[in-house]
Formats: sequence, structure tokens, C-alpha cells
Amino acid sequence: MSQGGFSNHSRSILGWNSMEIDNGHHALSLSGVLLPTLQLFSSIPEYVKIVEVGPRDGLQNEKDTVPTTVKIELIKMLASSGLPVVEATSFVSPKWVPQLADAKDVMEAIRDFQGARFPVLTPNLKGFEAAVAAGAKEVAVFASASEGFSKSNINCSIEDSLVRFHEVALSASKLSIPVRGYISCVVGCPVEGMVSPSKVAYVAKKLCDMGCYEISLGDTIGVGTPGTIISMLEAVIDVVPLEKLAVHFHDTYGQALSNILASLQMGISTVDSSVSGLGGCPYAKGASGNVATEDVVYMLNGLGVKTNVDLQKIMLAGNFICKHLGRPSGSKTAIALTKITAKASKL
Ligand SMILES: CC(C)(COP(=O)([O-])OP(=O)([O-])OC[C@H]1O[C@@H](n2cnc3c(N)ncnc32)[C@H](O)[C@@H]1OP(=O)([O-])[O-])[C@@H](O)C(=O)NCCC(=O)NCCSC(=O)C[C@@](C)(O)CC(=O)[O-]
Repeated sequence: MSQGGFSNHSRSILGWNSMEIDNGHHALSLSGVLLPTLQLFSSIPEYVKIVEVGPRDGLQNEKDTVPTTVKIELIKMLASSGLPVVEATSFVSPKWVPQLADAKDVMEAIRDFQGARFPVLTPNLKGFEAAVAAGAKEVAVFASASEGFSKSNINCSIEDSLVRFHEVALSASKLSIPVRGYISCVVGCPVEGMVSPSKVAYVAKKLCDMGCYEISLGDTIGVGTPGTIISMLEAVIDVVPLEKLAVHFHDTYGQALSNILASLQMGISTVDSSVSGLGGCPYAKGASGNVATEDVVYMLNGLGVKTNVDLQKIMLAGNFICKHLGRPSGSKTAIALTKITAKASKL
């Protein structure tokens, strides 16, 4: 029997992936087999905040214009799934990112929708002012750890970008608007190759000092592995408090979930992801989508980490946008559970 599009069989699959917490000690329960607590997981946070970036990062690279009404519906579905933060759009130049030229209309339609926070990207004061006028209550600035990417993405050097972001941060502070800071290319750059952890740490400290409440570390082209991610995080944690850090992984080499796990083991408790694994930066050729929200939630459920996110509702949002885009989901979890549901409904 199917409820809300999911069979009891797929519900029981979701149930496999659960962790029992007994007096604070973790024990994996898989098919009734209890495994002893793993020391390895002892530093993993009890709660992880997932920042959904699908409507912004996920859609910004789409060639065909996605109708504004579809974007709005997607944001509302995501916000209704328990996600605490849904990055809604970007107030950037429409010449640079035509797909998000409807930022004002999107923001105005969701500004009073309850359930999640809706930050938007603002590269400069012009974008910030437009975002605030449209009702944005939170913004994000986006820097790069590599000069080459900074120039190709926002047409200025890292230092010039920091000056612009400082202006945004000052204006935001006057209005009590929280500012998130992104850093792209924290491991590798499409223009310059490998990026040293010290460059990431330098930009992270600057963003922190100008008042960003959170710094999201982006592996823009998805080349990181736990080895390189851990070295990068160690450098950043030396200069920015751990609780201010978030990770943002693209899955080009299939490393995103392992990189997230390594980051959680280092104590990071904020993870960016994109419904159905949509995404990619228009100025980072070859980069594939972000890690899929469905896969992150499935893994965190399996670790017994709270997210307050309803996986089935995320999958419905994923089905909705993938149907619209006319392509299969990039989430392995969504594909697996959809197949199981389809099989079960034939029985
Ligand atoms: C930063 C600029 C604007 C500089 O672009 P520019 O051409 O150097 O800007 P400009 O100041 O010379 O202005 C040129 C034109 O843009 C207009 N303009 C200027 N600012 C704005 C604005 N805010 N909103 C709307 N219009 C704007 C301005 O008014 C002018 O209009 P014109 O006179 O030609 O008609 C441009 O390079 C840009 O918009 N870049 C955005 C690129 C982008 O959005 N990339 C993707 C997001 S970053 C990302 O995906 C990575 C991340 C965050 O996910 C993490 C990761 O994975 O790494």
C-alpha cells in the first residue's frame, strides 16, 4: 500500500537506515544486528544543519529558463520538508547568470513563507540593496581562495572582492541582516589547479573578521578527497572557530559523502547540499552537481544524526524539479527508493 507516494516496503528500507541511541552510546542496527559503538563516530555532532542550495546553486547553471512559478513551488516544497535553510536565489548580474534574472520575483513570492530561512547571494552593494528591497532577511557573499576563479566568477581580484564584501557586511550589520560567507575552490581551481590550505584560511579569517556568521567552504569542482579536505579544514580551524564552518561539496569524483563524513568527524555540523544533486557553477567548467540532499539525509539518518528533515518530502521535491527539467535524479537514494516503490506497487 502506498502513502504519500511511498510504499510500506520503501518505508521499511528507510527504517533499515536507523541508528539506536542508548544512553548516549551509539549502536548501529542493521537487520537486527547490533554493532558496538565505533570510536570513529564519537566526535560526530548529534544534530547537523543542512543548508539546501538547490534553488540557487542547483538551478543557476541550467540553460533553459526555469519558470519563476516552478522555482517558487520548489522552494516551498523544500521549506516544508523541515530544512532549516533554503538558499533561494542570487541578486547577481542577469548578464552573468541569466537563469536567476527573476530573483526579485522569487524573493517577493517567498518572503513571508514560514518554515525556513531564505538567504540569497549578493556579490556587491547593488545586489544587497536589491535583495533587501525584495524582502531578503539574510544574504551571502562569495569569495574564492584562488585568484583565477575570483576573476572568472566575479570579475575582480580576491582583495577587491573582500573590499566589496566588507561594504555589504557593514550595510547588513546596520540592518541586523546576517551575512554568510562562501569560499570557492578550497581544494582545487578550474583555472589554477591545486589551491593551498593557507590561501583558504586567509580568506576564511577575512570573512570571519568582517562579521560573517558562517563560512561555507566550497569544493567547487569536486576534486577533494578526505585527505585534502582534512588538511584544508585543519588550516581553517586554526583561524576560524569550528562552529562557524560549513562544508559545500560538489560530487564530480564521487567523493562528496566521504568528504562530509570526514568533516563531521572533525566536528563540522553544517552541510550544504542540493536536492537531486542539481548544480554546478557556470564559471567552473567540468564541475558536476552538489552532493544530493537525499543522500546526505540518508547517511545522517544512518548515523543517528538529527536533521529534522523528512526524506520523503525531499524526494517529492526532487521528483517535482527533475520532472520539470526532464532528467533523472542525481541522488542515488532517490533512485533506489523510487525503484523499490515502483516494484512494490506492481506486487
Ligand atoms: C559581480 C558581478 C556583478 C561583477 O560584474 P561586472 O561586469 O564586473 O560588474 P560591473 O560593476 O562592471 O557592472 C556591469 C553590469 O552589471 C550590473 N550589475 C552589477 N552588479 C549587479 C548586481 N548585483 N545585480 C544586478 N546587476 C548588477 C551593473 O549595473 C552593470 O549593468 P549595465 O550597466 O551593464 O546594464 C558579476 O561578475 C556577477 O554577477 N557574477 C556572479 C557570478 C555568479 O553568480 N556565480 C555563481 C555563484 S558562486 C558559486 O556558485 C559558488 C558557490 C557559492 O556555490 C560555492 C562553490 O561551490 O564554490
